[in-house]
This record gives sequence, C-alpha cells and structure tokens, in this order.
Amino acid sequence: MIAVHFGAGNIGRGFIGSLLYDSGYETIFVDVNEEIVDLINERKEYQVVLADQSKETVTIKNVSAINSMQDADLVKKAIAEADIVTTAVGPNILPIIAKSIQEGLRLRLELNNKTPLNIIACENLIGGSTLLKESVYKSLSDEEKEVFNQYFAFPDAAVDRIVPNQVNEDKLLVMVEPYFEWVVEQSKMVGDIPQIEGITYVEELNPYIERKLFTVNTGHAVAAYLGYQAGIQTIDQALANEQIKDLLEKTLQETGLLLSKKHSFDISEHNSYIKKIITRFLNENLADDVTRVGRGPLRKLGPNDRLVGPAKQFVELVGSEPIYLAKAIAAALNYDVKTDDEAVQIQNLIQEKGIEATVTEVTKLEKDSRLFTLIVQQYHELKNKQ
Ligand SMILES: NC(=O)C1=CN([C@@H]2O[C@H](COP(=O)(O)OP(=O)(O)OC[C@H]3O[C@@H](n4cnc5c(N)ncnc54)[C@H](O)[C@@H]3O)[C@@H](O)[C@H]2O)C=CC1
Ligand SMILES: O=P(O)(O)OC[C@H]1O[C@](O)(CO)[C@@H](O)[C@@H]1O
Repeated sequence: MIAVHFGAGNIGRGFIGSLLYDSGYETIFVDVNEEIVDLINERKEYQVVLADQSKETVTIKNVSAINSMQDADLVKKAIAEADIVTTAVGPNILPIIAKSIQEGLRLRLELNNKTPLNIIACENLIGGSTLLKESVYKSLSDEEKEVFNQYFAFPDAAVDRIVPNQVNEDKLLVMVEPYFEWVVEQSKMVGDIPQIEGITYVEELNPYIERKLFTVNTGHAVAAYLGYQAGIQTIDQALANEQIKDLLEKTLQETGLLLSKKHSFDISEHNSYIKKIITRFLNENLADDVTRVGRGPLRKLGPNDRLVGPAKQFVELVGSEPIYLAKAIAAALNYDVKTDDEAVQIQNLIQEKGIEATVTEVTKLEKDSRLFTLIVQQYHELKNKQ
C-alpha cells in the first residue's frame, strides 16, 4: 500500500508518517525542503522520539521523498498509484499543492486506475480537506468534476499531537508528545475505509474538530500570546505563571460553555478533557516555543479560527460577553514578533489604520458589534497597562 504525504515536516514525519508506517504503508513524502528530501532518500528511515521520561524511540521505515520543485512528474505518478493521499503543509500552502494533486488525479484517470482515493488534509483548521478540494476543483470542467466526484473524496479531519520545533543534531529525528488523536469524517469517504491504526472514523466531524480547535488550539494560543507578552519563552513556562494559567482556564471555561451548549457535551467530561490538555501543555520535555505556537496571528485571528470563531459563537449561543476570549484576541493583536510575517503585517496595519480598522480587516467582525467593541476595549486596556 502506498501513501503519498505532502509536507515532511514535524507533523508529517512525527505523526502521520509514523501511523502510516505502523499500519503497513510505504510512504512517499512530497516536500520543497531539499535537505529533508535528500536525507530521507539517502537513509530511507528516520526516528521518532517520545517527549516523556521513557524517551522511547521508534524507527520509521519504508519511506522515500520527492522534491516537488524539481520532480513534478514524479509527484503526479505517485498520486496516480497511491492508496491514500495526506497533507500537513499548513493551511496557507493547501492552494499551492492543489495543482499537483489535480494533475496527479488526472493522470490516475488517464492510466485507468479506477481505485477510489481519499485525500485527507491534516491541518489545524475547520474544513481543511474541503478547502483543498475547492482549490483542486477550481479549474476543472463540469464533466471532469463529475468523474472526480465518482472516484475521489476529500474527507475532513482533526489532528492533535504537539510536535514542537526540532533542535536535534539529526535533521530527520522528530521529538513528539506521546498523546495523539486523528479523527476523520467517514461519511465523506469513497471506497474501502483505509485501515490506519490510530484513526478514529466518525460520521460527523464538526463536534470533534470544534472541541479540539476551541480547546487545544485556543488554549495554546492563549498561553502563547500571554506568555509572549510577559516575556516568557516556552509554553510550559507560561503555564507556570499563575496569572496566565488562571486566564487560560477561564478562557477554556468560556469555550467549554459554548461547546457543551452547541454539541450537548457532558460538562464534567469536558472539564476532564480541559484538564488533560493543560497537563499536556505543562510537558517541559517539549520546550515548545511561544513563537511556534503563536505563529501566523493573521490566520489565528481569522473569523472562524480558534479565537474569533468561538468568541462569535459564544455571543450567539450563550448570549453574554466572552471577556477572556476578547483578552486573548487583544493579546494576539499585540503580538509583535519581528520574524513572523503575519505579526508584522498586523502591527503595520495598526500603525497605519488604527486598531478599529485592523480589527475589522482581520476578524471580519461587524464594526460596533458587541464583540467588536469588547475586543477594542480589551486592546486599549492592555495597551494602557504596558
Ligand atoms: N506541529 C504540531 O504540533 C501540529 C501541527 N498541525 C498542523 O500541521 C500542519 C503542518 O505543521 P508542522 O508540521 O508543524 O509544520 P512544519 O513547518 O514542520 O511542516 C510543514 C512542511 O511542509 C513543507 N512544505 C511547504 N510548502 C510545501 C509545498 N508547496 N509542497 C510540499 N511541502 C511543502 C515544509 O517544507 C515543511 O517540511 C499545519 O497545518 C499545522 O497547523 C496540526 C497538529 C499539530
Ligand atoms: O499549527 P498552528 O495552527 O500554527 O498552531 C499551533 C497549534 O497547533 C499545534 O501545533 C498542534 O495542535 C498546537 O501546538 C498549537 O495549538
């Protein structure tokens, strides 16, 4: 069985690649990083180390890699023969890889490979595979769309495993947290369901992806932005700060209230989920940099992402003001890491147009709506304290 996986980075090698190997797949990574591609092809294996006291190490074999900048034809051929295609490249890269995927799927049909194929985007966003599908389908004729619909599917997924920036001498080795969760929407799949150890198949993904994005990723973002503001370097150190931990817990109470209302989650079960996540953040073996977790604030402040997404729904469903989410949004707006292009863009916007126009542009919230006003107010409060 062949898996083609786009993105041989932290999640690609440390999570998806590892589960594919455990399940008997030969994995062909597709990446643009020449050094990583060459190393994978040279060694045909790499190691994954658990970030706990055991430091258990597993060797992932049956791997090779293609440099999509140099060997576009090989990528197409690999897709034409694949049994599954997965991605972990980052949401902004999905439209870029869509062209290779489209060409690979076309070649597959030309070669008369009629085996149904599922393409799963393993990214931190709601509807990642759906977004990829839209990009792949953009330039197809109506006739081609029909044929594609018959043989190919793009089931959405939620992936959860913390894999920090790697600082190892061995460039292929990845240190990962022991915990992982990979949930895939079975109702949107075609053909036989891939037997991959570790995937949980569900009929409807929305409750799972919202639970994960609005708890793990919201909580992580709060720790990152408040940690950065306090001059703290890593997530575990941010949580050692009582004030930050308290604000994080209060923010997750807000998202928890919303989630339990919307998806009828049992409150005490959800509180245990929150506790478990906070314990994961406290893992000092990860030494997870606040600037990795806070990266891309423009995306993270998007209308449906981990901060503004739950804040909007909180106003609608709970009917009161999500004060702690608003504080986190204000901290994200104030995140000014010079090496992060999106943080620089936000700071330039604030400089040029002011905070109100920036909130409108970045969050797409209606000006002077209840949430908009709350965020602007929290931003001014934060600036007054600095
Ligand atoms: N690191 C983590 O803990 C988690 C990350 N994710 C998600 O997984 C995705 C990947 O994140 P990471 O692995 O951390 O990032 P990463 O930066 O380690 O890996 C991304 C990889 O994609 C490659 N890439 C970039 N452009 C490409 C292109 N055009 N074609 C093929 N490959 C390309 C990069 O060279 C890199 O190797 C993101 O969407 C992230 O939100 C999800 C859960 C956990
Ligand atoms: O990968 P993103 O979306 O930039 O955000 C970082 C987040 O993703 C993770 O890497 C994994 O869920 C978390 O560590 C963090 O919440």
